[in-house]
Amino acid sequence: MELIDGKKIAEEIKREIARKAAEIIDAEQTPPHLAAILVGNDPASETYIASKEKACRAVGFTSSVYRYPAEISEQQLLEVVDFLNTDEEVHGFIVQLPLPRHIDANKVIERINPAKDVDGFHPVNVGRLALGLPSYVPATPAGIVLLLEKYGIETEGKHCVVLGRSNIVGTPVSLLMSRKAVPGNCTVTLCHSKTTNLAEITRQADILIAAIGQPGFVTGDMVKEGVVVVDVGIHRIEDNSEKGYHITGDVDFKSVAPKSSYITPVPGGVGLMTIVSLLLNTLKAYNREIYS
Ligand SMILES: Nc1nc(=O)c2c([nH]1)NC[C@@H]1CN(c3ccc(C(=O)N[C@@H](CCC(=O)O)C(=O)O)cc3)C=[N+]21
Repeated sequence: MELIDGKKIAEEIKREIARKAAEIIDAEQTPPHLAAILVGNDPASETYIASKEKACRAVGFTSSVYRYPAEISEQQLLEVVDFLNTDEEVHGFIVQLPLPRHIDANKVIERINPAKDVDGFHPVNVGRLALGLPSYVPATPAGIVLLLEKYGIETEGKHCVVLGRSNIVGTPVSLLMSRKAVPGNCTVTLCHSKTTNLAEITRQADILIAAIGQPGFVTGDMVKEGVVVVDVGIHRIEDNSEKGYHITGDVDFKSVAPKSSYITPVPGGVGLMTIVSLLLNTLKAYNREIYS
């Protein structure tokens, strides 16, 4: 069993990004700027936003957070999006999810200029991804593929089983794993809450990507010997520690790790790559690589 070290890979890639940012600054150009819109004060969202800001600072990007109370109207939020769409200082931005229930997240996402949509959530970017055209790839799926690539994990002809069909992870990662590319060329099975005989399918997985949002859902009896396991789940479990909680994934690491050839830990796996992929997308936005 080999642990996939998301922290190490994330640090390596951040050093490369920092070199590129330094070149930009040396040439007396303004560095890439990533903005985030944060509505409400969900503690998990606060944590993610703080780590995005920290990552931007670490590589030499600038960043900003547009904070609004949970009571902001949909119309007001759409106007913030319009402002960032046209603000030339902002190269890319994200709207932190989830949004309060009175706001239609799809409507907000559709309002984002696809050229600044570094989350890759806009229908134009999703459609271009499905067609195999250049697009912003959502950060978590992009991070997963980067990890497989960096570890030289063979994917061609393999059976990749994806658990979860969300727009943010399950659906785009299944597109990436089936496309004609390296990593890619997998036979993909996309499973979800209505799938029958789930364990029968997961036991056929050469590569198992768990993004279902249930702590410890995947157990040792559900995987075959030698499986590559990617755990996308992040759950805060309350405990008696100093922090008051610990982080765990969708995979029961204790029973699954001994049967795996490779496995991503939580924390320290996919989550850190998510942030790095967002930085890479911001650099692409800065360089107008996708939309010129
Ligand atoms: N518009 C939008 N875009 C997102 O990309 C987005 C979002 N909304 N909403 C929430 C999810 C979640 N997300 C994570 C980012 C970093 C870690 C991360 O750094 N995790 C570390 C630390 C975990 C911790 O301490 O909480 C780890 O896994 O090792 C995790 C999860 C981005 N998301």
